[in-house]
Amino acid sequence: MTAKVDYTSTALPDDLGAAFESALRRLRAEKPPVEEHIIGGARRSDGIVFERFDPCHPGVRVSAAHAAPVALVTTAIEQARIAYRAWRRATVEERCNSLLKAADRINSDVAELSAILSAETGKTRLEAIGEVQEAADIIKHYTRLMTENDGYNHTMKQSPTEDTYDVLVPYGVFGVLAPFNFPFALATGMMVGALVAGNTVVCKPSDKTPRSTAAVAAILADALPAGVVNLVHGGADIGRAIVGSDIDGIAFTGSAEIGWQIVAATTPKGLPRPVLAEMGGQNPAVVGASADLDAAASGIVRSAFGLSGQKCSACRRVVVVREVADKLISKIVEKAEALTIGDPIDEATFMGPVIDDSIGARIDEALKLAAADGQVLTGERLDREGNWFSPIVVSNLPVGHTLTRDELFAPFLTITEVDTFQDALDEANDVPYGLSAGVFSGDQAEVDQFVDQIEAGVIYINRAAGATTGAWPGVQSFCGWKRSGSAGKGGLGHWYIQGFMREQSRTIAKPAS
Ligand SMILES: NC(=O)c1ccc[n+]([C@@H]2O[C@H](COP(=O)([O-])OP(=O)(O)OC[C@H]3O[C@@H](n4cnc5c(N)ncnc54)[C@H](O)[C@@H]3O)[C@@H](O)[C@H]2O)c1
Ligand SMILES: N[C@@H](CCC=O)C(=O)O
Repeated sequence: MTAKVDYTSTALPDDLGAAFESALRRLRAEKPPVEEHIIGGARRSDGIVFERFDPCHPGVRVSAAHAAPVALVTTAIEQARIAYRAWRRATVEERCNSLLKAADRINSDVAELSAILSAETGKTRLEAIGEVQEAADIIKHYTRLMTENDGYNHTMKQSPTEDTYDVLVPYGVFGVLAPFNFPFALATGMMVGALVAGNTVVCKPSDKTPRSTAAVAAILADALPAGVVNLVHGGADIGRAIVGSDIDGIAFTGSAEIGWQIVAATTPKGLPRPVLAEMGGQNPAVVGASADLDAAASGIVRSAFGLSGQKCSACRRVVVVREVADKLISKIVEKAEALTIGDPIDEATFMGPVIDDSIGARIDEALKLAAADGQVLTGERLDREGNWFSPIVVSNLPVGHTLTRDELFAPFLTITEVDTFQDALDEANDVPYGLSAGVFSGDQAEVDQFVDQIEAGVIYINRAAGATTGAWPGVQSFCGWKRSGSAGKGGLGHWYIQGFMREQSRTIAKPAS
């Protein structure tokens, strides 16, 4: 049994740290396997090979996979449909027992799995181990919900002549499109949400992180009957082929730009289908005059720069009342400058590089824009091979500036000063996104005002461990409002798995006596 690490942890047990380091060293030294597709229980190697390099050491190849020909999507969906016939009839207990075996496998292999994640993404050991353990907890949480709710089979009001049952039943085959930043836990969450409900899946990893998502897909595929979990590697073309097929539902986690295109797409027959899309955010921390500024600065810096700002929940904007702005800014800058930037192999590292050149180039442009239109208080590109930045903090941008409105997905924090707490809430809400938000205030009336008015699905009050980040399965739910989510219910929470099922009312007339 491995000690539990979550996204608020600040230290690891020594043995786990040592096991992670040795696994990461070994992975970097070895030639990585070429990841295969999993179709109907068989491994297949159709398509040319693409490679991925360690963001910390751009010369080191850490993964490779076959990019599927588009036709393989049709085969994968066919196999998933065949497997669906039996999987939907498996009892809730059978489904949950098989899934829980996968959770045990994940828990018994934390060091190796987190090293794979770290090598592909540049995640620190705490973030990588936390993500692997989150995946195991997701499985436990969703299976518990399914069991406690008796498979969502509800007896309705009975009458002398009829019995009626209101049941939730699976849709069929779900396409699962995973992002690069939490390629293990979020692929797990979407797949297990679909599977526990009785659907089968065709999963496509991000082509930035094929190995991490393949690792969990293989564990699930091996624990479940052949064809229940299918995996097809590739880029946007494979994602588009899944969306353009007659698949019965889609679970997507990624950017709002792509997610809303997928929500708008219908099947080739013109039919709608469920699209559970969880997307980006432009998450604010609101700071009032009576706030504990040390706690606020800690929570903000942790959430803004953890995983180099590449979390959907990252704190991207501070909105602070002018009265305490100078004091807060100097604390944020001091804490940001004290963060250790480096390789996850070093225990002290808080923040690594960003994943690739595309995000690196975006940050270079944003830094130029910030210097032209506002003031860069701290942060710059570092002179190292790859895409390394020190934490960037920017102030004095005009109200409504694009850098305060659009998700950059980077270690980049803006600070906006306002006159009153109400102004702070108005500014916090003045974005098209509504994922996470935090408040720091010693005044209960302000906290109540924040809770009443803030437009976000995940909110935190006076949380020094993370102003906007760190949701955990069964502890927080994770629902995006506005452009951040399409389903009105989020992963990790109480109402998520119902999204993978549709309702049927079954009335059975009693024989006349
Ligand atoms: N709300 C959440 O729970 C959550 C969690 C993690 C990440 N995110 C968001 O994800 C984004 C970062 O991830 P990303 O860069 O991998 O996202 P992305 O949108 O670029 O890609 C997500 C997935 O969609 C695929 N894809 C790309 N174009 C497609 C298309 N046209 N049709 C179908 N599939 C397509 C990708 O290959 C990948 O598998 C950020 O915006 C972040 O905020 C949201
Ligand atoms: N669950 C993570 C965010 C995942 C998105 O990228 C958190 O709450 O910080």
